Amino acid sequence: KVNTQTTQTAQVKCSGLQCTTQKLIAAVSKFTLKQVLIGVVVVLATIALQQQYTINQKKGSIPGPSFVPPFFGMLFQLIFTPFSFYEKQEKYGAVSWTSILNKFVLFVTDAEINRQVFKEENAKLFLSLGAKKILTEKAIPFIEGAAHKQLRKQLLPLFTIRALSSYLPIQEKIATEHINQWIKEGKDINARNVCRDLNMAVSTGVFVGNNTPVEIREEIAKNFFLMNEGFLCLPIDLPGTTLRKAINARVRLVELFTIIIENSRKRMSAGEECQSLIDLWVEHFLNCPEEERDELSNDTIIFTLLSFMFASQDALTSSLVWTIHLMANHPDVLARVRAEQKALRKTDEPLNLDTMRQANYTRMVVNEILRFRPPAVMVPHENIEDIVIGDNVFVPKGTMILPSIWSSHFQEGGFKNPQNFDPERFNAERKEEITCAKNYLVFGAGPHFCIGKELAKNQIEVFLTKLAMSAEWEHNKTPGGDEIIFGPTIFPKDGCNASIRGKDYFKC
Ligand code: HEM
Repeated sequence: KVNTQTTQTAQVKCSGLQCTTQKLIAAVSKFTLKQVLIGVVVVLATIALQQQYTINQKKGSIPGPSFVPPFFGMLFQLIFTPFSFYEKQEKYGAVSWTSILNKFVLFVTDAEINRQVFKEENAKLFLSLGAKKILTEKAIPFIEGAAHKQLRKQLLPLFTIRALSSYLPIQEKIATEHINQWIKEGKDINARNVCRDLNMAVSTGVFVGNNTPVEIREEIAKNFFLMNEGFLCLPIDLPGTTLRKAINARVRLVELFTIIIENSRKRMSAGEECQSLIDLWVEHFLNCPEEERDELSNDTIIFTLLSFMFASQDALTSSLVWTIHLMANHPDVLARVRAEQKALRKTDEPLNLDTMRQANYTRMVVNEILRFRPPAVMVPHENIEDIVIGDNVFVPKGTMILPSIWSSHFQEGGFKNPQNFDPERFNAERKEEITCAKNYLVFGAGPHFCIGKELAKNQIEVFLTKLAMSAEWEHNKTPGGDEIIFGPTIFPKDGCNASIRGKDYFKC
């Protein structure tokens, strides 16, 4: 009787979640531990069977693994042994299925079908849940349709020959300072660490200008790295979590960019010279006849800049690391880059787009680095409607599709001997950039095609040229260090350790 009274009092006092929890505890406490455990096993087994049933319905006749672990699916294989996961998946054919975190996933290896996915209107870029919370829906990868087209058009003046030429001195100056510093310190370098910092400094320099005080540029870098950590963490937004820290870092970046943009608006209105990508954008806006002018809000500039940083930082760092790695392991190729530079430039005069365009071999090497080690090996998409891809493969709405850039670059029947690092494939005779154009997917395809492609290639070329002509280096291999890992772009597992010394190759 007393027990009944207590329960009734508790029922009156508790409310909402608290009440439900109390009821649950009261209900469970009626059973023995053994009975509870059996209950849990039965519930989990039922969910697993239900998942298996749903997957069987969705996969139809699409080939794929004979067994996928319930709940997590192939998540751990994809994270910890990505390339063996890739190899297994490739063996199933052009389109195969798998499951990750109970999400039905299609893995596409065929270059043509990959292009089709990139171009498919009803398949949207699927970035991490954290990315959307951090960058917000105002970031360009999340914008679609007419608004997206309009924004892409607005961004074109930032990537013209004139614009790219104006970024070159910034790219060259900062890359040179960093390389000189590595040489001066005389210590072995970990390429992944030093290239990450070099690249951040170059990108910030290009976006906000060298005239922005160095402390502010360093604060941008610090907050960007905090923000970057949030992209791949658990999507839990609570005080102290990585995601919350990343969101706070974005808020700080918005404040910093607001000050820089206001400053740029004043300087450009006063007719001062452009010093950065922001200046160019503001100047173009001010020079546009009023009737053709799109609105240019601070928000548009800020969220585009955040997207640029997000899209470029890890990808470019990956390419610079592979530049150090591949050149150390292909001394014949590096020697030809040096010979070409010396023949073309005689002294270490500042680089310009004209001489860079004449440096055919150096550009071929850059293209081959990007083909052989594409930083983003796959770009996840999700279809918002039922679609059909490839040879009549039905893809139910809500499927995650993984177009594999890696597989397209190494596909049989595409590039010749794809497993060889061979810049000559892009020479005037072989022209694989034309004959195998459909396989070259490093910058994606379709409406979200990488807008920073030329800027990125210039950055890799400037880095390769400066490093090749001012230093020599050896790759200090470590056991297993060359294994490729996701981070989320690809890197050698040990980050590539190298011993570097200064050497002026213009004088050799
Ligand atoms: C080696 C360096 C880079 C690689 C490999 C790379 C690769 C890619 C890829 C694969 C995509 C998705 C394309 C698609 O869905 O079709 C993309 C999109 C994008 N990239 Fe890059 N990227 C690089 C550097 C840069 C740089 C330096 C910028 C700076 C401006 C940049 C800005 C963007 C933007 C803004 C998007 C999204 C475009 C949109 O949504 O319309 N990327 N990139």
